[in-house]
Amino acid sequence: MTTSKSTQLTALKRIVIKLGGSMLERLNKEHIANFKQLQQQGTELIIVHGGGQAINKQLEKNGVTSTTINGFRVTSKEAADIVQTTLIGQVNPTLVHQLNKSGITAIGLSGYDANLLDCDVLDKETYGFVGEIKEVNSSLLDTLIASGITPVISCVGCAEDGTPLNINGDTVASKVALAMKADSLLLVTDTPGIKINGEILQLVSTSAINSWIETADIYGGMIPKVSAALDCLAAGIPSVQIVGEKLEGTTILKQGVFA
Ligand SMILES: Nc1ncnc2c1ncn2[C@@H]1O[C@H](COP(=O)(O)OP(=O)(O)O)[C@@H](O)[C@H]1O
Ligand SMILES: CC(=O)N[C@@H](CCC(=O)OP(=O)(O)O)C(=O)O
Repeated sequence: MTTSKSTQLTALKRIVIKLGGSMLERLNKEHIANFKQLQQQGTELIIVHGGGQAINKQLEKNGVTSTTINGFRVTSKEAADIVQTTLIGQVNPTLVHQLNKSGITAIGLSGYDANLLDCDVLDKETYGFVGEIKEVNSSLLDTLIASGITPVISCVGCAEDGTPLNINGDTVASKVALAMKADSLLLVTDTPGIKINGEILQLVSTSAINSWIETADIYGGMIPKVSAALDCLAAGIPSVQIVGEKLEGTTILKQGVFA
C-alpha cells in the first residue's frame, strides 16, 4: 500500500480501514505489514470489518434464508442471532489474532462494548433487526488509540433491550470515520474500485454516483460502499477510497471532481 502512488495514504494522520468479508478470507501477512508500516509512519488506524460471506455460510448451515435490499441484508431475529455469533464469536477474534500475531496490538470490539455504537432499529418492517447508529462512543476509541491499541470493530449493534442488531460494515465504517474525524476512509473489498462499462474508475465525482445507481451500473454490495462514501464526503472527510486486495488500483471519490 505504501508503495502505491494512487492510494497516497502515508501522510494521513488517522484512517479508518474497512475490511470486507471477501477480503478477510484473503488477508495475509503482507497486508498486515502494510498496516503496520502506516502506524510506524505515525498514522492512527481504526479497523472495521464485515463478514458477509461468513454470515451467508452460517445462515445456510442453520437453514435460515435472507434477502437483501440494495446491498443491505433484511435480517430476521434468527438471522440477527447468527450475525452476532458469527461476527463477534468467529470473524472478529480471528482478525484480532492475526493482527496481534503480526505486531499490531489489537482489541476486538462490537457495538455492545462500552456502548460503542448507540443504535436505534432502522426500519423494522422493511429490514427487520438492522441497526441505525445514532452515536459512536469516540472517547473509547480515542483512549485505546492513545494507549497504542488498534480498535477492531465488528458491525454488530444492539437494541435498548440487548437484542443484537445487524449493521452493514460499510455503514459502521463511515459512522466511525465521521465520529473520529478521520482523514480518510479506505474500503477494502474484492474488486479494485468502482467498475463502469468494464473499466475501474480512478477518480469519481459524487454527482455521478446516484445516476450509476439508477442505471444499475452500481448495484448490490457496492451501494452501501458508495452511500458510506457520500456521507463521509458530505460531512467533510476529504477522500474515500475503494480498493481491492492489492490495496492499490483504487477508485478515489472526491467532492466536486468529475469522472
Ligand atoms: N460498479 C461496480 N463496480 C464494482 N463492483 C460492483 C459494482 N456494482 C456492484 N458491485 C459488486 O459489489 C461487490 C462488492 O461488495 P460486497 O460483496 O458487499 O463486498 P464486501 O464484502 O467487501 O463489503 C463486488 O464484488 C461486485 O459484485
Ligand atoms: C445490514 C447488513 O447488510 N449487514 C451485513 C453485515 C456484514 C457486512 O457488511 O459484511 P461485508 O462487509 O462483507 O459486506 C450483512 O448481514 O451481510
